[in-house]
Amino acid sequence: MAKSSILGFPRIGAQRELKKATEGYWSGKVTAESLLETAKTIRAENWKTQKDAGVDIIPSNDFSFYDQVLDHSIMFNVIPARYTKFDLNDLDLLFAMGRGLQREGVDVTALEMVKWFDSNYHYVRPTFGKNVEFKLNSTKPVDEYLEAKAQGVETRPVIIGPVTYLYLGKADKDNLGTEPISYLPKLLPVYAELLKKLLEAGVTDIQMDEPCLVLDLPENVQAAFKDAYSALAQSGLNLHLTTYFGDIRPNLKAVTDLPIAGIHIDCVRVPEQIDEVAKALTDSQTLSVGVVDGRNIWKTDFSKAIKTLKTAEAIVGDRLVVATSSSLLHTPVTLESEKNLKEEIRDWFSFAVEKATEIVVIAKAFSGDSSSEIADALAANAKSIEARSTSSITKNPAVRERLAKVTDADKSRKSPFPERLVAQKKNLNLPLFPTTTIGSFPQTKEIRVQRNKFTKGQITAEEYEKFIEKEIDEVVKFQEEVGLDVLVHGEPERNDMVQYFGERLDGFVFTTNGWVQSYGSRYVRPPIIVGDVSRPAPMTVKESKYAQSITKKAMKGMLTGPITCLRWSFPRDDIPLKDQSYQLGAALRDEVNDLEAAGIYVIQVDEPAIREGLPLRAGAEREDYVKYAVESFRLATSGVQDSTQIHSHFCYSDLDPNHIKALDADVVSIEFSKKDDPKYIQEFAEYPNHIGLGLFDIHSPRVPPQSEFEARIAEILKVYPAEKFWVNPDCGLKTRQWEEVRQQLTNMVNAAKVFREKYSS
Ligand code: MET
Ligand SMILES: [Zn+2]
Repeated sequence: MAKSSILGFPRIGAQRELKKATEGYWSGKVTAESLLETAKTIRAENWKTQKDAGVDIIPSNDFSFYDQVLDHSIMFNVIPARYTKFDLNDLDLLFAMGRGLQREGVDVTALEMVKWFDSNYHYVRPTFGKNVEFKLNSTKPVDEYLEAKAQGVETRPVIIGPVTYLYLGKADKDNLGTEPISYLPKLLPVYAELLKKLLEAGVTDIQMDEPCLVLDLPENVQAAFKDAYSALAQSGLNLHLTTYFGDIRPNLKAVTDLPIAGIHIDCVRVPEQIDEVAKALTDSQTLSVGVVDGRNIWKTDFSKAIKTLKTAEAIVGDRLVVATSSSLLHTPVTLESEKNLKEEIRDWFSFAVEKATEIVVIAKAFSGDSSSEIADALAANAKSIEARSTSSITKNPAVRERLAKVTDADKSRKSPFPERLVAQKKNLNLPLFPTTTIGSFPQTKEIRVQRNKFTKGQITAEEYEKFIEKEIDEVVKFQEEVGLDVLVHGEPERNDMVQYFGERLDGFVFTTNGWVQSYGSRYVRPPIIVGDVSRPAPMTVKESKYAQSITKKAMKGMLTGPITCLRWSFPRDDIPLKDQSYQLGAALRDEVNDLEAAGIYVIQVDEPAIREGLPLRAGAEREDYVKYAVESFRLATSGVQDSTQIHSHFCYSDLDPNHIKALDADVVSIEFSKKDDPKYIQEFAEYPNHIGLGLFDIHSPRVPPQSEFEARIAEILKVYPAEKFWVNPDCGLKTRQWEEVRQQLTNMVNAAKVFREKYSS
């Protein structure tokens, strides 16, 4: 009988209990004791759910108060000295490293936080200071193993493998030039100590997460696997090397013939890797085949999963484990609380709790269980999969027809940039060093209160609209006072930059409780794309048009781009991402054209997620992504006249200037205030169109003095031509306070004026 295995379970609690407890602790309303108790309850609940479902291999040490990578750093004493000097208790140390801490006598910033592979989860980057001294600081995996055992649940502890741990880290400021992987010999004895403790506690098997195997790895990192696992195998424990989110074939050599018990691969993402990986195993190693998607919310197609398993079985025989593709951390907890979804659609979904049952049914069915219970489950699954594939909700013939007719000309502006620029200058009449913002202005409590009232039906649509107009009035007046050149309406009507559009497009649905951890206590509730996407009616024209009607200055229309809408939602798995991206591009094209028709001649299409969508490895898949990401953007923005100016905006990550160039936007703004690598500035200096390099950090309440803005502009101007220079912040201002924004923007605008003067005389 093939065993069923789950690689990790969401830890936020079915009702976001962890968020409430953690944030309560931060604000002093919840005691440490009560926070620990909440955590314990969540863990117990998770183990029970999986055990009751009949899962054979249940994980432990998948819980974290903030981030599992951060826990690991603390456990092995990878704690930069700036955090240890305050003598903080365990919880406070953890949170100080994760999110910074400012209170009497203590002022430390957080460690860097980065995206976990290509997911929307963020981890706290291991940061190795000059004096790092590895030692076993805590026994969290042992404690949680024993905790489960006391509850009658035998678990398999999840531990981040040494190679991935080091490879994902970086050297601290005082230690630049050190490659973290060089710490391997010093780190391994501490792993050995931990494994020994686990063995003593009764553990037999460990899940060793080594997802870095799906990346393009340098030679020395590949070579590290042999050293690492030869040493760790001495522990006497069965080590299960676990990978996810991609293809390990290019690194297969590195893990062949290691003294490990087995390998896990993600066969939802890359089923094609089964053959090669299975053949590379020794006669005693198991193959754990991930067939239940840990990254999306669709019900697993049982018959397809079983077929995949059969392919593996043909090579490895009964040395096969049936698993989730990755940890279920990336899916919401349970469908149980979704009362508002249409029953027909709800039947297509499966969240973590439901996936636990799926994995068991698949393992049993695959192993030939012919009980009526399993037969019924298979039949119900087949029916649901069939219903979705034939449902009219998923298909819109008009959308498909339209996309089939898209030509290259539709993805290309009428004239090249230099000609457009002439037309735009005439149309917009902007000064040198034009100033603008990225879209949102402070989302005040008042805005949230009114939005809530409106959603709950406590105020009418007219009342809400009046309120939004009043907000727009204030934002416009404010920008005129400050002296900005291209104004925005401030986005007061938007709860979230993707959800707002999802709610206005056909093809999306929303959950009421489908929260997924993004980082720390920040959870997101991604919209779900269930069908072909189209735009039944204008989405933003009313607000933009109103805003333009009350000012003589240019008003910038503000949209979220196709890739960002796609990446920050749960996408469909029944048609390629590429098709969904083009559908979004086409829907947005209608909006862009309608904005132009309504007299909006500057239109910004934000694509902050464009970088994170980049496939993890270089090669054909990545090239294909770049192509459709670029083309979808161009499809959205190429319907306008030369004289209409298209802006785009990017933040969050290092961009490849070549990808940005291919979008052919007239003006792009990028997050830039924290970048000080002259090479990076240089790369963007070669960007042919106009560009606004973000001049202040919108995450900080700090107000840079005018002189600082001037110094920064002067520095950029050393390599950057004045006639291409836009002046703007890093990103939207929605998380800031009004008073901060007033001072920040005033200083920014005044600095721009200084240069305008200089360059026009
Ligand atoms: C994460 S990018 C945000 C862009 C959006 N227009 C805003 O200003 O909030
Ligand atoms: Zn941004």
